[in-house]
Amino acid sequence: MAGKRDPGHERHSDDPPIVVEGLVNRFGDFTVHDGLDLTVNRGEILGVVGGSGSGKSVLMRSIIGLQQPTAGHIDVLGHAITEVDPDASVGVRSRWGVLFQGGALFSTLTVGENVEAPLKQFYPELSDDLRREIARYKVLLSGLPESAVTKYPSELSGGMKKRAGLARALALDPELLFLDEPTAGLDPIGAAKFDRLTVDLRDTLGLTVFLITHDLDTLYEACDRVAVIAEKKIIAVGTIPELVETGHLWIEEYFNGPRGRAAQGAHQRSRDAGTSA
Ligand SMILES: Nc1ncnc2c1ncn2[C@@H]1O[C@H](COP(=O)(O)OP(=O)(O)OP(=O)(O)O)[C@@H](O)[C@H]1O
Repeated sequence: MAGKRDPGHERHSDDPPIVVEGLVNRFGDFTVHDGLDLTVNRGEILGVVGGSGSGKSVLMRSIIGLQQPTAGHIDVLGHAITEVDPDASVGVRSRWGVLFQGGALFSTLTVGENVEAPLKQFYPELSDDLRREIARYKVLLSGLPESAVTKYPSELSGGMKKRAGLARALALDPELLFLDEPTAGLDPIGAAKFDRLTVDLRDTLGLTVFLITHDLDTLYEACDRVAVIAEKKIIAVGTIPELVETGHLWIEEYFNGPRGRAAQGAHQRSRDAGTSA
């Protein structure tokens, strides 16, 4: 698609698509981040975990330019997000999609119209027919039935709302996908399906995924690496075995507590079933 695509758009560059350096976020005298560093590699699904209120969502909002940090540098797809002016950032903003907690769908629009909204904004030159067809394709890609296109958000289950939000996040063929607690509120089967969908979309569309979650199963099933926020910083980033090796108390309790062990056991069983099939 042409339109307002970022002229610097290069899908095959090996540069990390997200680099955060020395991030500081303060609200009054309350400090959320104090010198936070993070690099997200191209093509990976990076899980971001941390206790409630540790600053996961504020980090995501800073990266996508919704939160002006107190200090620090954030580079997304080669653009300095913290310095870019709103007009110049229009192009780079079309290169990521975001699924907010709860889906954040427009309640007065159908699912199809929700997906069409960013297309209208960034590609006003598209014909109505083509825009509708692209939206329909994204709805199907997100695992919803065709009939969902004309439904309103109030007519959808929680899991369907997440998928509709995902379809909207995919509307502009993004390179980066931000997911804020995508499996929260889903039943275990729905959550597992969503995890698989995330991996499939990454594999087929070549996405890089920044995924905030409290869901240990998601970390095991979908994430390549996990970044841990604590003490106002990223205290560790790596595969789950690498994190556990750090010996950090919070990480130890998180992954080796009863829920962590249950998730690890379930992951091992599904791997064993896969290799013996
Ligand atoms: N706009 C704001 N003004 C003041 N404080 C804020 C603002 N946004 C976030 N905070 C505070 O910053 C801290 C981090 O919030 P954030 O939403 O990033 O946490 P989180 O790690 O995503 O938590 P959870 O896992 O519960 O969703 C919280 O204490 C929150 O109250």
